[in-house]
Amino acid sequence: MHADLAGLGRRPDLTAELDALGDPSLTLARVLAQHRGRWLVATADRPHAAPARGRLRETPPVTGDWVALDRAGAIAAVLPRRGTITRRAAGTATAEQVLAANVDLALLAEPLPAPNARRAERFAALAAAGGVPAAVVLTKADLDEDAHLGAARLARRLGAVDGFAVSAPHGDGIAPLRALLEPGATAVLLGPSGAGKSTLVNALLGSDRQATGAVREGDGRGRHTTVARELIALPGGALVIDTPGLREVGLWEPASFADVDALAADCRFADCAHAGEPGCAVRDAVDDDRIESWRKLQREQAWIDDRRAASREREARGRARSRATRGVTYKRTG
Ligand SMILES: Nc1nc2c(ncn2[C@@H]2O[C@H](COP(=O)(O)OP(=O)(O)OP(=O)(O)O)[C@@H](O)[C@H]2O)c(=O)[nH]1
Ligand SMILES: [Zn+2]
Repeated sequence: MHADLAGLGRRPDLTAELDALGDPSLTLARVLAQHRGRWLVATADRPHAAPARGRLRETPPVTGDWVALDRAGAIAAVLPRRGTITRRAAGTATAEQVLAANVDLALLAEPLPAPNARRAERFAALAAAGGVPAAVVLTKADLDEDAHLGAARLARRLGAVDGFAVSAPHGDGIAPLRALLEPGATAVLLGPSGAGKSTLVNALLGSDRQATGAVREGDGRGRHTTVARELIALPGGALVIDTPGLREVGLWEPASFADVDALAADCRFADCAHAGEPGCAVRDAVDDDRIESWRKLQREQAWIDDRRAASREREARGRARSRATRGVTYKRTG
């Protein structure tokens, strides 16, 4: 990792991409937050609020992006992303909005004593669609005696890498979660309002509150704006994204593709992927981007269906096992 950018997270080798832009004066930076058409970017110097060049209007930088800054300190290019969290706006042609980029792990936060498994499943599917593995974090563990069991069970159901139960004010469960957050890794918190995400971030920060500080920046006209950091550096070297944009209700609402579904009834093949099959009724009538969004939703839905089937199978196996055990008992007593 580039020494100048230590503490900004593990980053892929972007030298080739930076060189390909053909301007040796460009420097690498990471986006810490977005705020009203400006981006808080961290460079070798202290963070500053940067504008983005006009050509980036179509694909604006987001929190977690690696970007190239020009000599004036403006964002000239967004470098290729790995691991994204993307929201689909229902029913629109420009259906997608990337909310966080270069994410290594999604923390699915649900509050005890009544975590919403279906909501967690939607968030897990969003993460999976962006190539991001997920871990379950049940918060407010002090409100449920079986917290750890519940976390393990939900993690299994969602195919998550791990399940934790944490009680932030008491510090319970924080250490094992910290151990999962490898130095240089970027995690994102996904969960409903009130789940205790901010409280959890503070617990992970411990006494090292400096990293959460808002940054005051002049905008050149004497006015000062305060930009809260959304990409937060933790003491162990991991980073965590806790953005307001990710909290909005509707993040997990499936998009409607009524138009695609109606046209698809006329495709020659019932399982047409609208990717160039003969007799496709969708491909010529619908925008490519929209078909791609439709495809992504299919992938998400397939992922959820797989998980449901796997969990039903596990339950059935469990029932069969307990029947078998009972059978043995009957034989003995009978
Ligand atoms: N009992 C208990 N309460 C908690 C715990 N963690 C957070 N809370 C409470 O839950 C409420 C919501 O916590 P926040 O951290 O603001 O939740 P959030 O997910 O950041 O919510 P938004 O900012 O609305 O997205 C607060 O009143 C916290 O004090 C916990 O471990 N146990
Ligand atoms: Zn088709």
